[in-house]
Amino acid sequence: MGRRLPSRTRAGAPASRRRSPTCGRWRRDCPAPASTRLRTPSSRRLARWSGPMDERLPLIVVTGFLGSGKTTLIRRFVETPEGADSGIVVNEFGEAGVDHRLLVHASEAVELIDGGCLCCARRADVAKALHDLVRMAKTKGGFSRAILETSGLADPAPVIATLARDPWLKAHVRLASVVAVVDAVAGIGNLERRPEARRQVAIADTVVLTKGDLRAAQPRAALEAAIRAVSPDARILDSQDENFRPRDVLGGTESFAAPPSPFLADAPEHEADVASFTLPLDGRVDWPAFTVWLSALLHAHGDRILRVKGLLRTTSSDQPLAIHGVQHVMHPPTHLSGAEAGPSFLVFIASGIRKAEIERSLGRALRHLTMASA
Ligand SMILES: Nc1nc2c(ncn2[C@@H]2O[C@H](COP(=O)(O)OP(=O)(O)OP(=O)(O)O)[C@@H](O)[C@H]2O)c(=O)[nH]1
Repeated sequence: MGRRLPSRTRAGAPASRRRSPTCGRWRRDCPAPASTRLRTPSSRRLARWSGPMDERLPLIVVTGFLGSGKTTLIRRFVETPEGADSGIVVNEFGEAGVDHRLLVHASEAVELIDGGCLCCARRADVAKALHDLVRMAKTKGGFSRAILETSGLADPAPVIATLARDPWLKAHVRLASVVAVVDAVAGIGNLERRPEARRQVAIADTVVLTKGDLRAAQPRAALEAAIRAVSPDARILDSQDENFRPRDVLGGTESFAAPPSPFLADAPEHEADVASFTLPLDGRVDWPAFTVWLSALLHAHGDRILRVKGLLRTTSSDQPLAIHGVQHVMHPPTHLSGAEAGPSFLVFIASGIRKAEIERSLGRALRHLTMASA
């Protein structure tokens, strides 16, 4: 005879009234399959009785609007011992990728798909990158999960559909979770104005709030109300909470079930005028003067500049800097090791503002900046 089940699972309450030990939600709402719900030795035996364990590679899709904090969240997870065994696929809308350079420190397997929108143009590339990761996971035995970071403008629904349509992937990859990252500063505006942002939240089973530490952050109640209007059932966690552990959302122990949302019925939409362009920069840039220019630019045109990022060699440091601007906010730069950086550039993702305008503004500013040779 097997051991008695622990008292929690023998309790008289109906199954739907018990909390899931996996995600803390009421069991009725827990999307995890039976095999992952009960994690005691005796329950594992029960899981074996009810069928074979699912040995497919768990896939966690991380979505969220431009600059919301997807890479930061993934990096925070893969830098922990429990997240180190993750393979990562990053898709960037911009012409030149930055995120993968920030992730290579933390994970040995990072694949970049750049220069396009994931849901429209690069689905075949995503499938191929996932094929590669599964093969790597099998041959090297290295990964416990795959994490796919979509571009900030992507609709994740077609990616999920791609998984379901590819028989090989279906046999080897299990969609564990779709995590939408929502920025506490720009999130409500994005949900109001950007159909992509609504669809990202609508399909997610988990929403992670970021940037609650910034002075310009919206109150949590207002953020939750905006999210609940799109996705009434999603689990909402705050990355700034003391108890927040990235493994609870990126660990891959759950099993995805699309939450009901009226917004999922819409066809994918894109603003026709969202464009990405790259400005290469020569030499070393006077850092204080550059920050004045970029802050002023974002202050004046943050509504139209959805995202700016790049790599800069500056007069202030031997280490190149990764630059991050999100709408009106210029975030502190991150230091990179010189080997990873390559030449300096800025990538803009903008709506209704042209490359020539930024180039002219930068050119005017650079005439007043101190440029030294590299
Ligand atoms: N203060 C603060 N900054 C954050 C937080 N999360 C992310 N950031 C900053 O926000 C900026 C953008 O973060 P990323 O992680 O690159 O955002 P992303 O969603 O990957 O960006 P894209 O891939 O371009 O869409 C970076 O400067 C981060 O350091 C947070 O919780 N608090």
